[in-house]
This record gives sequence, C-alpha cells and structure tokens, in this order.
Amino acid sequence: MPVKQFRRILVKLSGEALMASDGYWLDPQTLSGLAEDLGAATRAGFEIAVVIGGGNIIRGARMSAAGWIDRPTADSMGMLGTAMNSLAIETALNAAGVSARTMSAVSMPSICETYARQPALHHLQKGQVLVLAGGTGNPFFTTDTAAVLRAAELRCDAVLKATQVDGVYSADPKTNPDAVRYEKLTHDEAIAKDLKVMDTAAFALARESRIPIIVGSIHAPSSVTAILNGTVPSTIVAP
Ligand SMILES: Nc1ncnc2c1ncn2[C@@H]1O[C@H](COP(=O)(O)OP(=O)(O)O)[C@@H](O)[C@H]1O
Ligand SMILES: O=c1ccn([C@@H]2O[C@H](COP(=O)(O)OP(=O)(O)O)[C@@H](O)[C@H]2O)c(=O)[nH]1
Repeated sequence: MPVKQFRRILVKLSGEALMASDGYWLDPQTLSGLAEDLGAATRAGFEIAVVIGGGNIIRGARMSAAGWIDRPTADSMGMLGTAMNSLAIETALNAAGVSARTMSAVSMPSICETYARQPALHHLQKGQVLVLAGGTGNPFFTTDTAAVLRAAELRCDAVLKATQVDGVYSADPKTNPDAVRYEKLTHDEAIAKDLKVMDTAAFALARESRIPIIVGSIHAPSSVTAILNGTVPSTIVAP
C-alpha cells in the first residue's frame, strides 16, 4: 500500500538493524545502505526524522534483570547506546551526500545539539534528515515511545517502524508459524489484542495523537522507500 498522502515521516529503526552478520554491533555497509535509502526518501519528497533504537548495544530492562545494576542506570546506558547509533547514522548520511543533523534528548553539547522542538522543525523544513538520539531522555521508556512522542511533537504524518518482521501479525510470527499478517488495523485493536510489535505506551500515545504507524521489514532491499512506495508488504495501524 503506497503512502503518498504522507509527507513528513518519522522512521523508527531497530538498533539491531545496524548489526553485522557476525554479531558486531555496527556494520558500515549496512549503514551506507540505510543512508542511501533515507536519502532516496528525501529526494522523493518526504521529510524524514529518524529515531534509532539501541538494542544492538544495551537494553536496560534486560540488563537490570540480571540484578547487578539498577534499571535507571541501565536505561541511561541504553540511551547512550542510541546516541552512538545516531552519530553512526548521521555520519553515513553525510558520507552519502545527505544533509543530516543529530539532536539528543540527553544533553551532550560537545557531541551534538540538544533536542528542542522549534530548531528540530527548522532542520526538517530545510530538508535535513533529523536524527533523534537519546530516546525520550527518561528511563523506563523505549525508543518506540520516543518515536511516537517526537512524531506527535513534530507534526509527522506517520511513524514507520522498520523492524525484523514485515508487519503486525495476529501473534508473534517468530514463534507462531500460523500467525496471519494484518493489512490494516486500528490502534484500539492493536492494544486490545496485545500485539507486542510495539509497547502499549507507544500504541496508546499514537492513538491519542491519531498518528498512523506503518510496520514493515528492515530486511527488504531499500526497505524505507520500498515500504513507503508499497512495493513490499507492511501493516498500517491507523484510526
Ligand atoms: N503480533 C506481532 N506482530 C508482529 N511482530 C510481533 C508480534 N508480537 C511480537 N512481535 C515481535 O516484535 C518484534 C519487533 O519488536 P521489537 O523487538 O521491539 O523491535 P525493534 O527492536 O525493531 O523495536 C518482532 O521481531 C516480532 O518478533
Ligand atoms: O526513552 C528511552 C528510550 C530508550 N531507553 C533505553 O535505551 C534502550 C534501547 O532502546 P530500545 O530498547 O527501544 O531499542 P531497540 O529495541 O529499538 O533497538 C532501552 O532498552 C532503554 O534501556 C530509555 O531508557 N529511554
């Protein structure tokens, strides 16, 4: 399903999308492919903001479950991981000739701009890819929630979650071979059916802000443009 009616898109990339096949946390070739893909989306007329996860480095909840570190500290480390991934994407975008700016919810002024809404809107309006680091800046949240939050603040038309699976299924397709992919469903349905492709906080905020969420696979070639053009399967969660 092509999404040509949307102009400003917040792309949520899984941290794992940056990993090399040998498990190394960052793969330069994958990064340059992603940068080409995001550059093609901007040339096609989309305004693009990116929220990148940190799951290739640290997930705070999993780390603190081991018991030796408290959750807020582990989450702080997770947010720093998203900042490292953001700088990697910004670097790859610039190398591909795509103008990009990183803004972080966690203030680190010697490294990148601190996130503020008005300058962020200005970067987007100038056609720069806006890379949003540090999640929401708060522990106990995820980058999925950060993606919806920033999409609401920056008046994005939709969130595109590029992840390991090509849509929202009736159950986790990784563990349930009989799961069926939805073409379209509402936020209410996604929450009521407890479909765990995104956390409930993210779905709830998207419902309140009436922001559509498109879920598609990061593994498709040029996945972002392919999902936006409707040349690969995806699911749209919309009011
Ligand atoms: N109903 C469902 N439909 C699709 N994916 C699901 C569903 N339930 C669980 N999942 C799992 O959710 C994962 C995506 O969520 P998550 O691991 O948070 O991704 P990301 O790292 O991209 O944020 C998929 O890899 C899939 O295995
Ligand atoms: O607003 C946020 C966003 C992220 N994180 C931390 O950063 C980690 C990486 O983000 P996420 O798990 O969302 O990454 P993804 O699964 O998308 O790669 C999380 O596990 C949290 O520990 C956080 O504390 N607050």
